[in-house]
Amino acid sequence: MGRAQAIRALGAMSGTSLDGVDAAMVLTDGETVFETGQSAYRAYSPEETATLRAALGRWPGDELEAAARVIHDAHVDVLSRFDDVHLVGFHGQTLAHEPRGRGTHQLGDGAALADALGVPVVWDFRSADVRLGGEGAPLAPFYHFACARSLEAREPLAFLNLGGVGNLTWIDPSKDRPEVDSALLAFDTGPANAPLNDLMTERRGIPFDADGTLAATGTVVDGALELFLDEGYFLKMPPKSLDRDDFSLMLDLVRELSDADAAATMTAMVAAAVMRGIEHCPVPPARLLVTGGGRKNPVMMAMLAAGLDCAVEPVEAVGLDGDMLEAQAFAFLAVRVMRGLPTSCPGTTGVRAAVGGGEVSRPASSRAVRLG
Ligand SMILES: Nc1ncnc2c1ncn2[C@@H]1O[C@H](COP(=O)(O)OP(=O)(O)OP(=O)(O)O)[C@@H](O)[C@H]1O
Ligand SMILES: CC(=O)N[C@H]1[C@@H]2OC[C@@H](O2)[C@@H](O)[C@@H]1O[C@H](C)C(=O)O
Repeated sequence: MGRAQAIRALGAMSGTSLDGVDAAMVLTDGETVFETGQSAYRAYSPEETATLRAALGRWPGDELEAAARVIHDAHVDVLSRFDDVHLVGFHGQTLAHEPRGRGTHQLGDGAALADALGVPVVWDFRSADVRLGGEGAPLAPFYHFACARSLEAREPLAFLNLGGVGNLTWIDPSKDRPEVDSALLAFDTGPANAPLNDLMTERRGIPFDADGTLAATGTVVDGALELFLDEGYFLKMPPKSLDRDDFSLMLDLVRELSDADAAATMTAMVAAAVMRGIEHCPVPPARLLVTGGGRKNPVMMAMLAAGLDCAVEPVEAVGLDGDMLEAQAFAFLAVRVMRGLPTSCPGTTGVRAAVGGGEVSRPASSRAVRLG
């Protein structure tokens, strides 16, 4: 394949922070990223966020219509702003993620979205991986691999996404395909912004600690940090993944602290979880490229830089867009699904063998044409 066969794919991600939908165009054949294009963000209103929050963990359940409507309408709203789209990659909203329990569920109906947009939609990216024994997450690593290749990186490097949850992808860029043995190691590092946001909402009535302003005035309480790091999750060998609220313990550990000390200590917990994660890498990465909202938190970034031996930089340092990388990833993965290429492998999710996850829904109009 090559640029001549490339597809204009549009990816959409509604992340664990429940703040809105990111959407971004990628021109790709599913192996090489030829171009990234237009992007857009559609924030959820406070009422919409509340509706989604109320649905978290409620799957399987029969009271999800209101949340499903929020997901559908917000996606139609933002995705219909784009022209000349060949394919959509639709992640949906994770409501529950228990790969060894009730499974993983992303709210959203790709078939209804395909009908509304008149474009084929790839969706339900995680279930096939879980069915084959994988974690079903993280899935951005194959896109991170393509980005590392296009950067012509020579030494192993890592991408870190600091969203609601943190996830890390270690890459050996000398390998020519992501699914070959030891090209990738990926896993969720631990909680990231989600519990910190919950603290800010609970204590201050604001959605997040903008620029780490509150954390910067507090002191890290070592005892709480040590108790956090005693969690078995950090010793567990990757691949491994988390649900948004798997670390409710974090808030309990700072319950007695002042607002500023609690924010500082939770920010340190996020950074320390990443440091523990990096110890699992086959060799230390030469650089850590940070994506997601946490890269805009200077206190979090400084704590990471102080604790690691490698360069810690936002992905903008290499010309990537840290607000849109995940949306781009699902555009890229959609093209891989259409081409029958894998989207995860033992090194990224622990799945038994490389697997292509994703359901394809074509719009009713094209189904009718084909039937006729
Ligand atoms: N200027 C800033 N200062 C501090 N934190 C910030 C800033 N901007 C964004 N954030 C944090 O980043 C979060 C959003 O991150 P992001 O959009 O990457 O999350 P997400 O995509 O929903 O999560 P996930 O990757 O887990 O699905 C915000 O909720 C906030 O906590
Ligand atoms: C189950 C689920 O939705 N997981 C998300 C979440 O948010 C960050 C982290 O936890 C990561 O595992 C994943 O998202 C990214 C986009 C991924 O799959 O790579």
